Amino acid sequence: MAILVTGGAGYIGSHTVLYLNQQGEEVIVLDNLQKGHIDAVQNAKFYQGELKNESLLDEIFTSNQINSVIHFAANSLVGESVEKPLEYYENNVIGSYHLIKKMVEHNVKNIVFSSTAATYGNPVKVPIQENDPTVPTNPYGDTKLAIEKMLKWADGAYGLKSVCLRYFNAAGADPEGKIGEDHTPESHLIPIVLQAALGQRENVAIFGDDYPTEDGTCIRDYIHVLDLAAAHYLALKKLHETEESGVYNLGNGTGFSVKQVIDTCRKVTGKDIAAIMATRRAGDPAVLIASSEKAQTELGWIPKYPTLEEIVSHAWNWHKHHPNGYQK
Ligand SMILES: NC(=O)c1ccc[n+]([C@@H]2O[C@H](COP(=O)([O-])OP(=O)(O)OC[C@H]3O[C@@H](n4cnc5c(N)ncnc54)[C@H](O)[C@@H]3O)[C@@H](O)[C@H]2O)c1
Ligand SMILES: O=c1ccn([C@@H]2O[C@H](COP(=O)(O)OP(=O)(O)O[C@H]3O[C@H](CO)[C@H](O)[C@H](O)[C@H]3O)[C@@H](O)[C@H]2O)c(=O)[nH]1
Repeated sequence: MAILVTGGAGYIGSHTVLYLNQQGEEVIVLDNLQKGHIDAVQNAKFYQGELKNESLLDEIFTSNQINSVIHFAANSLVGESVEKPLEYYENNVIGSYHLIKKMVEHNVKNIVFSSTAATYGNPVKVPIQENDPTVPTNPYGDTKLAIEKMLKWADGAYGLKSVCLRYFNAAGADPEGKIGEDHTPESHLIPIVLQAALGQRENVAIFGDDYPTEDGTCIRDYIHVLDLAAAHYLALKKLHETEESGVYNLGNGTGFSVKQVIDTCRKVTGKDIAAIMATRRAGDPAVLIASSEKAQTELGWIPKYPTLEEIVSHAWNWHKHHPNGYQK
């Protein structure tokens, strides 16, 4: 039996495909390559296409023996979603609707879904627990919450079992350096800081130093991309064993401010990275830190690369050797 990975040519998706290969799983990827890279897809049957292409989904589900789906394909930038909310509802919510509809029709009963810390909005407390209020402060988080709800009701009505994984900030790269992060344009903090270390940018702009945090900059919980990949595999196992749906946070439980991240990058790279102050970015909550106790207890998930130094070192290894990402 095979696993369908949507968005498998993207950053987290491609690392998960690599991890699934290492576990001996057969993998099929669907990606429209709007953001993904074909060279990031290791050892999987590849379909280039859209989530909303129902006839393509029919072909994928009929010509392969798929018993589970891991669903990464989405638009996922907080700032962009504030500017282009309708694109986010169309690609994320409507795209997922078509996928879920076709899973139900083809009797595929298990899905692991990429949700996000952005579903919580400004947390009422940290570390955040799964049953804390979900009040997104941006359209991106709202689309992910809508998909979680669609999955919940699909379980009740059609017996479609889901695990929604609310990741905090994905970072790092394959420790062996085969694949890594390449978003164009790049908007994520760690790759931007490393591009500055490589001299590809003059400096890093810090988006706001007037947040209610110790140094005034936003605090995030950075989690290694391969630890996320491992959690997807554990989530699938749990679905097969228990046939119970669930929602889990995935983070390390430690927060780092933007300034602390830049300092760690300076230490790891040995480069003098210039930083300038800029205004706040719309939609950014001040602090996001996960409690991943539930994932640890119920999925048996233990992050293998929990320190920010390791995460940045693996990312730096990738960026140093692939300064232009997947571009030849
Ligand atoms: N990067 C993070 O820190 C983070 C944190 C929390 C949640 N997430 C979620 O994880 C998932 C993966 O994130 P990522 O950083 O790897 O993003 P990414 O952009 O690198 O990967 C998404 C992939 O999906 C593909 N895609 C998008 N829309 C599609 C569609 N309609 N049909 C087919 N393919 C489509 C893109 O081409 C891309 O390859 C997303 O759902 C995102 O919301 C990411
Ligand atoms: O050039 C930059 C880029 C980012 N930041 C700041 O660095 C922090 C991290 O920003 P990222 O863009 O790296 O990540 P986000 O926290 O915005 O979002 C990420 O994590 C979220 C969950 O926490 C989402 O799921 C989303 O998909 C994913 O991109 C934020 O405070 C942001 O304002 C800067 O100061 N300068």
